[in-house]
Formats: sequence, structure tokens, C-alpha cells
Amino acid sequence: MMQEPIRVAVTGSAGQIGYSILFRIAAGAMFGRDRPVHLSLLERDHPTSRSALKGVMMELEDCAFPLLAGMSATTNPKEAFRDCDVALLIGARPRGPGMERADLLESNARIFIEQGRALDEVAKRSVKVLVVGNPCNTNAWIAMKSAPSLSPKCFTAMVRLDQNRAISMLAAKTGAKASHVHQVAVWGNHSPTVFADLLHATVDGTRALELVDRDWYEKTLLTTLARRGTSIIQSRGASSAASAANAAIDTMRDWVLGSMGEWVSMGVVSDGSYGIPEGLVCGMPCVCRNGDYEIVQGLGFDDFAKARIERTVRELEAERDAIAPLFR
Ligand SMILES: NC(=O)c1ccc[n+]([C@@H]2O[C@H](COP(=O)([O-])OP(=O)(O)OC[C@H]3O[C@@H](n4cnc5c(N)ncnc54)[C@H](O)[C@@H]3O)[C@@H](O)[C@H]2O)c1
Ligand SMILES: O=C(O)C[C@H](O)C(=O)O
Repeated sequence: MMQEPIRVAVTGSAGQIGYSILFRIAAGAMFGRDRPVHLSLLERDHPTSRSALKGVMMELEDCAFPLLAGMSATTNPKEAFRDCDVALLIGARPRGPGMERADLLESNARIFIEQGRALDEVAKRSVKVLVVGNPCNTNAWIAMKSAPSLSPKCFTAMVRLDQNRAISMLAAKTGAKASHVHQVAVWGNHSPTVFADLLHATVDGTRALELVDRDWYEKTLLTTLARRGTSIIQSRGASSAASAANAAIDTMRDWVLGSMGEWVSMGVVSDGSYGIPEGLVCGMPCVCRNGDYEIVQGLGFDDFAKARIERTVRELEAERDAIAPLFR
């Protein structure tokens, strides 16, 4: 028997990431090829955005996707999020050349307060929210704080793009397939301080750090990762879109359908594990099953990893403190 459509709200749906993600969701890449979807599309109340979204919807129609049970468009967050099972909060101003993601903090905070409140009022109590719009960890924290009647576990931020980038670099360096790389853990903020932890990673069953030298890991992989978003902006003249959409699909698919024992990095609300202050939305390795995630426990670190985690956590605290006055 065909299942009920899953209601997916997507904000910023006429933007670059929106254009890369909607067609894949409608084709079954996020929830499986037997799960119909209803797309609830939110855009800015602006003639250009409304017109662009109209065009995207015409294209979605023209694909005749068998799984697309319906779609609706609105500029009102409460309409967009009503009874949604999943909310992909993508819509926000992206950074341009010369900006850091933290520069977007104030301009985007208002969006996530309004959307958090709307989710609080009208979304399903089991809603799974993935914040992609930058700075995504702190925006997820803002949305979570604005939605006190929802469980904090409903809110996550996207650090999976960093995990995918690190896996890809490690696979290329060792000549392995990306699918043979496991247990790469991404900690902290989706920012230049992000820390990809290879201490526990394996490649074809061998410890990654036995296959690559420490210098390459610390100087090349971590530096490239920290600058990857900037390098893409410099080359493309616009921020990453298809790879970001792909990482959002990976995150939500694993959260909903399970990660089959794989470690997946998610920006989740800290429960105090590893001394990370409770309540921060911090990248951590998780395992997903039964529609829920658990933080991987019991990992040990060397001094380098401890210092890198501490640094990115301090940055998250500083971002949170910068917007805390909005919540007093
Ligand atoms: N976390 C990550 O790994 C990651 C990766 C890539 C990009 N991003 C971020 O994702 C966000 C979107 O990137 P993009 O390239 O799609 O940008 P874009 O400018 O192409 O699209 C953003 C869209 O959001 C819409 N929008 C703006 N405010 C809105 C609001 N209040 N409600 C609904 N829609 C709204 C805009 O009209 C636009 O269509 C940016 O913040 C970018 O920095 C995050
Ligand atoms: O770097 C950006 O601003 C976009 C995105 O967060 C990325 O990492 O590619």
C-alpha cells in the first residue's frame, strides 16, 4: 500500500540550493523511491522571488514525478510549516566575496526567529528541522530558542557538507572509494574553525592516520576544508549549491531512514557530552535509527583534537552570546 505523503517545507525554494534540491526530493532521493512527498515552498514576499518560484514550480510539474503528491507556495511561514514533517530552512542571504559566515549573523537572525516561532505554532510535534542558511549552527540555535514547545532535538544544523568534503579528500589521497571511508567525525561550527577528526576514521578497514601522514592531515586537509566554501565562492562567484543540496539530502535521509550504523555528522543540541556546553548546536558524530539520532559516545582525543574542538566550541559560544540579547 502507498504510504501517506511526507510534508516537506523548503524555505528559499527559488534560490540556488532550492533549485538543486527540490527535483531530487521529488524524485525520491531524500525519503526513498516509495514515499510520496508534498512540497510546501516558502519564499520572500518580493516580486522577483515569487516569479522565480513560479518558474521552478512549472518545471517541477513538467517532470511528472510519480512521487510528487502535491505542492504549494506561500510567503507566510505559518502557512508553509503547517503540519510539516520536515522543514529545510535554506532561505537566507548567502555571503559574497570577502565576507565570513559570521557576518551574516545579524541580517539572518530575524528570519530564524520568525520561522522558529511559526514552527512552534504549526509544525507537527515530531518535525525534523535542518538549518542550512548560514551561519547555520547559530541560526538553528535561534530557531530552537524561538520554538520552546518543540523538543530541542527537532533542530539540527548542516555540517554534513564538511564531512563529505573531508571524506572526499581522504579518499582521493589514499586512492580508495569514498564509500570505503568511515567514521570521519566533524565537530563544531560550520565555519573556518570546523574540525574534521580523523583519529577514529578508517579507509578500507585500516586506520586513516596509518595511511596518511599527520602533516598532510593537519596542514592540507584541515586547511583546505576550512577554506573550501571561500574557494568555491571565488571560483564560481556564488556559494556552493549542488553539493550543499546533496549534503542536506544525505542528512535528512539518514535522520529519517537511519544511517545503518554509519557515523554521520550533524549539528545537534549538546547534552553536555564531551564537555561541550549544554544547549549549543554543535557538529558531532551521530548514529541515526528509528527516526532519531544519538551522539556517538566514549571517544578519546589527543591534545591536538582537544584544542581544535575547544576552539570551534568557543566560536559557537561567541556567536550565541552575540545574539543572546535578542532573547532577553
Ligand atoms: N550549511 C552549509 O553547508 C551551507 C552550504 C551552502 C550554502 N549555505 C547557505 O545556504 C543559504 C542559501 O544559499 P543559496 O545559495 O541558496 O542562496 P540564494 O540567494 O541563491 O537563495 C536564497 C533564497 O532564499 C530566499 N529568502 C531570503 N529570505 C527568505 C525568507 N525570510 N523566507 C524565505 N525565503 C527567503 C531568497 O529570496 C532566495 O531565493 C545561504 O545562507 C548560504 O550561505 C549553507
Ligand atoms: O561558505 C559559504 O558561505 C557557503 C557554504 O557554507 C559552504 O561551505 O560552501
